[in-house]
Amino acid sequence: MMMYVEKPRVQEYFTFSIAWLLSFRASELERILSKFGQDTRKIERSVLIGCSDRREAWFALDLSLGSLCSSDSLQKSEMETELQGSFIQLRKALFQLNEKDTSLIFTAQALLRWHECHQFCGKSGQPTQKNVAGSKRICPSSNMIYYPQMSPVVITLVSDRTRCLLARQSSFPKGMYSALAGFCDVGETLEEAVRREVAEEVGLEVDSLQYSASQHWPFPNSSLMMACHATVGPGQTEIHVNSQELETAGWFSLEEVATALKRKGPPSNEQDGTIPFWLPPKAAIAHRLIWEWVQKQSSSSNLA
Ligand SMILES: NC(=O)C1=CN([C@@H]2O[C@H](COP(=O)(O)OP(=O)(O)OC[C@H]3O[C@@H](n4cnc5c(N)ncnc54)[C@H](O)[C@@H]3O)[C@@H](O)[C@H]2O)C=CC1
Ligand SMILES: [Mg+2]
Repeated sequence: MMMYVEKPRVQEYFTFSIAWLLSFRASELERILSKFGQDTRKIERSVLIGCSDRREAWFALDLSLGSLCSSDSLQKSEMETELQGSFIQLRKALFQLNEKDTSLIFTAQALLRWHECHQFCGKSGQPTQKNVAGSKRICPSSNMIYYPQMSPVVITLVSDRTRCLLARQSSFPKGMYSALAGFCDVGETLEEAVRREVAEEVGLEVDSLQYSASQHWPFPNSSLMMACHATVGPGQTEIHVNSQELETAGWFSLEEVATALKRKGPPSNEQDGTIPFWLPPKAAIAHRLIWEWVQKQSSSSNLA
């Protein structure tokens, strides 16, 4: 994936799992595509992801250089030399990117992935065509119009008023804990989805809930994450972890969570080989929920 602009400006280049930030313009992109044996008409597949304060349009392009990551490591290193940058995994890049670049990359990742997976009309089976901006695909045969999709997801930080509940999925990086998340079912409200997900994943009944904020999240596909704080009733704190969904879950004190928030990214192993628990990067809305909880608990314990 590559992002380019009409005038020199920061640009992004990454495959689905790899990120590379660099600067160059469209004509330079054509030269690079040619140099690496790619069809320059590929530029037409780019999608509009935003614009600068000076109203320069920013586009993202999928170079389909997946092979660069595995079999053709020589070409990958040549590309790194040519562009004077280096590849890193997109999820790892979240620890380094600022808010604005994160938002651009998330939009690019989600839009390009959606176009890649919607090449054909579900009604006629014929190829669909992208509009110039990449905001939709049209089937000339059936006249169906397809718009990029987002799945609604709820993410909830449950508290018993003194501790908060954090959980791990087996797919998470080692030692990382987060809030409970889950896709909304068709027909559900946000509130119903929160109550169902909390009950399904840890067997707790939500007493009250409060909306916090939302975020677009491009992994594995486009989701609209809606973040809430929830509390459970007094004495209703016994957790029953659904082992099909979670590896583990537990209650954590303010002190433990505040210490973990200070860790920037995966910490190194303790002397006994264990990894101290750590939390998602700032770019993830889970981080914001946890930070908000720490602020609220700290101010109420200062008042007490
Ligand atoms: N930005 C953030 O701070 C965080 C984001 N997340 C994201 O939240 C999302 C949901 O969390 P999970 O616990 O995995 O969800 P989940 O608890 O609903 O379980 C995932 C399962 O739901 C099913 N499912 C139902 N509808 C689906 C849909 N539209 N797309 C994909 N699977 C669907 C699939 O069987 C899937 O395996 C994930 O994509 C994850 O990346 C999770 C934690 C933190
Ligand atoms: Mg879940």
